[in-house]
Parts: sequence; C-alpha cells; structure tokens
Amino acid sequence: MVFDGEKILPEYERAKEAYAQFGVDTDGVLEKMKNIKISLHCWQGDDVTGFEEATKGMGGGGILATGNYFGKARNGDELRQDLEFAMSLIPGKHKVNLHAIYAETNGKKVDRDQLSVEHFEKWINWAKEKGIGLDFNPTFFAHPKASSGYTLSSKDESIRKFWVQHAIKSREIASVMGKETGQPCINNIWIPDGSKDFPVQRYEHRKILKESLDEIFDAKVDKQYLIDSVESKLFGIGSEAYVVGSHEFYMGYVFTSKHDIAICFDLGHFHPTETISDKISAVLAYSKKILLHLSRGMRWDSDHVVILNDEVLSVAQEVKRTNGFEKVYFALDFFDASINRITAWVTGARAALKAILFALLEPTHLLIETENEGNFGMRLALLEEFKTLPFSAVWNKYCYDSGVPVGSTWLEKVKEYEEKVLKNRV
Ligand SMILES: C[C@H](O)[C@H](O)[C@@H](O)C(=O)CO
Ligand SMILES: [Mn+2]
Repeated sequence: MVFDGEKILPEYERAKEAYAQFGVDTDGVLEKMKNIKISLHCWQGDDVTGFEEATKGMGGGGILATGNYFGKARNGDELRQDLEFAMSLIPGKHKVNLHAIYAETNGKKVDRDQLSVEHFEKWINWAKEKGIGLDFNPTFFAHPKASSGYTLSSKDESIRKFWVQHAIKSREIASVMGKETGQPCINNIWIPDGSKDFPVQRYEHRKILKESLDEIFDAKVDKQYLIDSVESKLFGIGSEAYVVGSHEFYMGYVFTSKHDIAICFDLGHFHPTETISDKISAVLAYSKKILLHLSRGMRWDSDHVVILNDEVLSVAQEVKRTNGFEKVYFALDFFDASINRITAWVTGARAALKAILFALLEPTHLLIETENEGNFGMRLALLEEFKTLPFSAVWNKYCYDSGVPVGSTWLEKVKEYEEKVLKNRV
C-alpha cells in the first residue's frame, strides 16, 4: 500500500468535513496531539535485563519476559539505538522511561543504594540531544536483597534500609533528570513485596511499608522537575495470595500523605473485569495527578503489548471527558520477548496514540447535551455512529505531518532494521 500526500491530504479534507458536521475541528485536534507525550519504557528493548553484571538475568519479583526472539539490546548504546529507531516510527515527541538497572557504571560494581546521577550521564546527554524527556524507576527486583520477597516492607531492618536508600537515590537522580531535560521526570515506585500463600501478618508489612515511604518522601529532594508516584498491584508471580502495596494501600497513602504523590494505575494490575477507566474521575476528585501504565492483562500476566482495545479507548475517552490531559501521564509498560521488540514498542505506542486521537475527535459536547436532556437512547446511538467517522484519515494525517511512516509501511522499515542491525547481535 502506498501512502503519499496525494492520497492522504484529500482523504483528510473529506474527514475534516465529516467531523465538522458534528462540531469537531480536526485541525485543532491535530494541534493538541503535538502536546501529547507517551513515556516509552526502555525495558521492552532487553526483556527487563538491565546492565548490572551481578544481577543480569536474575529476574524475580514477578517480572517475567517470555520468548526468545533474536536481537535484544545488550548495552546502553544498542538500547538507545533501538529506542531512536522505534521513535522514528511513532508520531509525536515522547519520553523514555528508565529503570535503575539501566545505570552505566563503566564496568564498576555499584550497588543500588550507591547509584547517583553520574551513572545516568549518557542517558541524560542523549535525551538532551534528542530533545526528549526522561522518567525513572527505582528497581526493587532482580537483586539478592529482594530474594526474601520483601524490600521496603521487610522486617529485616538492614534490608529495609538498603531499599529506602535506593529509593531516595532514585528520587535524586530523577530530580536531576527533570532539571537537565527541562521536563518533569516521574519517579515511580513499584515493589514486588508479597507472598505466594496466605500470610497471617498482612498488617505488619503494610505498616512497615508506610514507614519506609514516609522516610523516602520526607527526604529533601528538589521537586521542581520531579513527580513522585506509587504503583499498586493485585498479584504477581510468587505473590499470588498477598501484595503489600495493594490498590487500597496506596490510595490511602497518597490521599493522606502531606507530600504531593501521584497514584499509578497499571492496566494489568487489577481484577480481570475491573477497569481503570472508571477510576480516573474518582481519583481526580481528590488528586491532581495520575500516572497510567498502559499494558494489557492476559490471564495471569499483566504485561502484554498494548493494542487498541476497549479499555485503552475508554481510558483515553475518560481523560478527554474529564479534561484531564494536564493531569494524567501516559506511560507504556509491557515486555514481550517472543516478537521483534521494536514491533512491540511501535505497536503499543501507536495504539495508545490512536486511542488518544480517537478520544480527542469525539464530539463529546453532543453526548453531554443528550445526557443532560435525559435522552439516553440518543446518547447510545451517537456513540455508535461516532465509531464509524473517518478516524483513519485523521490518523494518517497525524503520521504524515509528524514525518513518520503512514499506515503499515513502518513494518518494512522494521524488517530492514532487523536485517541490518538486529541479526548481527549474537
Ligand atoms: C518494570 C516495571 O517497573 C514493572 O513492570 C512495574 O511497573 C509493574 O507493572 C510490575 O508488574
Ligand atoms: Mn507497571
């Protein structure tokens, strides 16, 4: 299929008219898309391995990338090269999300409680050069001090202190990343703490976690460019019965903390029939910020590649309908090692952007009118009609304007990259 200006532009003009009939200004929506940022998670590029020699491939903490597709990035340069290539296929200017295990320490063993900004210099310089923002995550898994299943909620004071120190260091690193790139850096805390079978002491660990979080957030770190967030989970591999940092735990924590902390909702971290979309307006009634980890739960797994499914669409619609684009931050979180990793990134990012564009193109004002009139039949019928407006012509225009491949043509570029670059990584 060939996509060029001669095809894209007239199709867009027709789509523009179709949307205008419902009072939607497509040019205005495309302008808004320029401000939409998705944080691209670096860990899809190497199956969450990281660069620490001592813990490489240690896994643990419920994090498990399955599959053995060739060509995964083996070091910082390869990972940055792959990210750059993926970003060249994704419309818009986005961010990159790092984990502490992606520190570059020049072959020196630096334990996580000793990490500092110098170990992320290459990432920061690269981000500045590309004009992209960075986000950050302390890594509480794949480490001998996490092998008991408890980190920040550990009863062993030396273990707990180690992880508190790691979290404080991470906040310091994120704060500098934000300042250096001139864009807020979100430092997200997710811990794997929990147990396989039913514990009898649920409260004790939660009390300890609360104390650890207080210590972490009480530490004086410049917050001008730093956004703190905490992420809950329902269960993980090895923590099927009990997760210390549950949804209720963190909701209570962020709403009662004296510090400004965002809650992170991972789409794969809830009961299979529970939706994030309904939580957005509930939380925005109390909080100014939400971080979303866009993922796709599949039975026991929470980390499949994002696709344009009902839930991702509903999430984007809720953000639009609550006027929440300034308050909700979008990040990707999945890891699939069974397919080309660039394909995974690009598919997920393009799906998320499609959902956001679709939501922005919604004639919401008409839906509100019918709802206020109590005409719910009309609301339902309009929602169905809007699904077949010529969305794809606007999406193609967005890709075209952004200078990235239109339609499925990006897959040819991935094939070339696979041949030229990925196949040489043995
Ligand atoms: C690697 C990430 O931090 C991790 O996926 C976390 O965000 C999560 O969702 C764990 O299930
Ligand atoms: Mn997550």
